[in-house]
Amino acid sequence: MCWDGVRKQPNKTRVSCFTTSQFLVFKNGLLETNKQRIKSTSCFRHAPSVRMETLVVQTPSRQYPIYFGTGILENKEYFEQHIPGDKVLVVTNDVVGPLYLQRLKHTLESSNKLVFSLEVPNGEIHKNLTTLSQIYDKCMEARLDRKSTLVALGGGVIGDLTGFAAATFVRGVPFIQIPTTLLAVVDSAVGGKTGVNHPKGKNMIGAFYQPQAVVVDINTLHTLDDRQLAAGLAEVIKYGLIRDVAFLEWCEANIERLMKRDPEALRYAMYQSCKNKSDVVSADERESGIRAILNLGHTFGHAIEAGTGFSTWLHGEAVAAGMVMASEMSYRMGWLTKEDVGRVESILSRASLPIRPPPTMTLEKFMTFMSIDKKVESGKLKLVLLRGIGNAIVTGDFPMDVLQETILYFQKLVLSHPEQYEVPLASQSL
Ligand SMILES: NC(=O)c1ccc[n+]([C@@H]2O[C@H](COP(=O)([O-])OP(=O)(O)OC[C@H]3O[C@@H](n4cnc5c(N)ncnc54)[C@H](O)[C@@H]3O)[C@@H](O)[C@H]2O)c1
Ligand SMILES: O=C(O)C(=O)C[C@@H](O)[C@H](O)[C@H](O)COP(=O)(O)O
Ligand SMILES: [Zn+2]
Repeated sequence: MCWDGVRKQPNKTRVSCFTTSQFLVFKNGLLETNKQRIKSTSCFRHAPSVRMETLVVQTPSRQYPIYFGTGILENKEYFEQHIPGDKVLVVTNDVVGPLYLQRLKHTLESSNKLVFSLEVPNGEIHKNLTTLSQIYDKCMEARLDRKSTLVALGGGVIGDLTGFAAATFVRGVPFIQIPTTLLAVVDSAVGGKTGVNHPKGKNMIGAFYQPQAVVVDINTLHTLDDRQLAAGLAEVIKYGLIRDVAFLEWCEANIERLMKRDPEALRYAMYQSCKNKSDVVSADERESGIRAILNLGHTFGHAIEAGTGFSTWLHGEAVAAGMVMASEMSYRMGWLTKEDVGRVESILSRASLPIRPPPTMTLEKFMTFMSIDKKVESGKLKLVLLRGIGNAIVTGDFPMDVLQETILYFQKLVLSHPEQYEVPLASQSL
C-alpha cells in the first residue's frame, strides 16, 4: 500500500526524509521502501535548523514510524494505515480529553472508524490496576475485537496504561501512541515499555509491547505547563549523559531556548532524543542488557516517587535528582570527577529541575524501595552509573557501603539546608 495521501498533500504532511521514489510502505508488518527493505530511517540528523518528520523504530517484534509534525492530529493519513479494523478506543484523561479528544475523534471518524473514548482520572496516582480495569470495562462495553485499535492520547501515564491494556486485552490488540507531553514524546511513547504501578514499586506490572505508530503533534505541547516541560527535559538530558556527549553539549548551549520553547530547539531535542532511544531499544528490545542504561537515575528516582506516594514528585523531577545521586556515586567509585558531578547538577538546575532528594527520603526508605527495583537479580541490586560523561554502564559490582554513603551524604545535605532543596514549583498540584 502506498501512502498516497501524503504524497498528494505535500503542504500538510511532508515526508521530506524520503526521496520521491522512496516512500513508506507497510507490508505484513514490515516497513519497506518501494525499492528495498530499510534497516533504519532517519532524517534531520545533525542540523538543528532542518525540519524533522519521520523516524523509524526497528525492533525485533515490530518496526514502526514516529511521525513528528504540527497539526497532524487533524490528518487522517497518519492514522489510517495503522488501524486495521473498524473500531477504535481512544483513552485519555480529564485534562487532555477536553483539549484534544474531539479533534482526534473527528479525524478518526472521517476514516469511517467507529470511535469510542474513555477519560480516566488524571495523575500518576491513577496509574494502577483500578484504572486499567476501567479500560478493560470500556473495551468490553464497546465489544472490541482483536482488530480493534487502542489509541493513547496523553502523557506517559496514559501511554503506559493504554499500552498495557492493548498488550493484554484479548491477548493483544494494535495500539497507537499520541504523546502530548515532552516527556512522553522523547521517552515513554517509544520503545514499548507499558504497565502500571504497585503501591510498593514503580511500573511493577507490565509488558513489552510496541505500538503500531507514534504520532507527535507538536502543537499539543503549547498547552503544557512549565513544570511538565522541565520534567521532560530531565529525560532529554539523560540521553546526553548516557551516550551522546555532543547532544549534551548542545543541550548545555541551548537550555534557555528549550525552556522558552523555541520551536526549532524543541524539534531538535525531540528528534535527537527519540533517535537515541530508538537506537538503544533496537539493540535490546526486552532489556536483557544495554537497554538498562535508559534507567540512569531511575533506581533512586523510582524510590523517591514510590516513597512519596506517587503524589508529590513528577517522574522527570525524581529522575533528575536520581541522576545527580548516580553521578555522585560514580564519583565515589572513582569514575567521574567532582567537576563532572557539578556539570550534571548545573544543566539540571538550569532546567529548573531538583538536584537533591526530598528530606523525607531516609537511608532506610531508599534501601527498601530500591531493593524492589526491576534490575535486582537474585537479591542483588544493579545500578546505572557513569564511567565518564556520556558513558553509562549497568553494574552490580559496587560496595554496598558506597551506595549507603552516597545516600547519607544527600540526606545530610538536605537536612542541613532544606530550603535549598525543595522541588521546584512544589506548590502546584500534580
Ligand atoms: N514507558 C516508558 O518507557 C516510560 C518512559 C518514561 C516515563 N514513563 C512513565 O511516564 C509517566 C510520566 O509521564 P508524563 O511526564 O507525561 O506524565 P503525565 O502523563 O502524568 O502527564 C503530565 C501532566 O500533563 C498533563 N498533560 C498531558 N498532556 C498535556 C497537554 N498537551 N497540555 C496540558 N496538559 C497536559 C497530564 O494530564 C498530567 O497532568 C510516568 O508514569 C513514567 O513512569 C514511561
Ligand atoms: O525505556 C526504558 O527502558 C526506560 O528505562 C525509560 C525510562 O525513562 C522509563 O521511566 C521507564 O518506564 C523505566 O522503566 P522501568 O523498567 O525501570 O520501570
Ligand atoms: Zn523515565
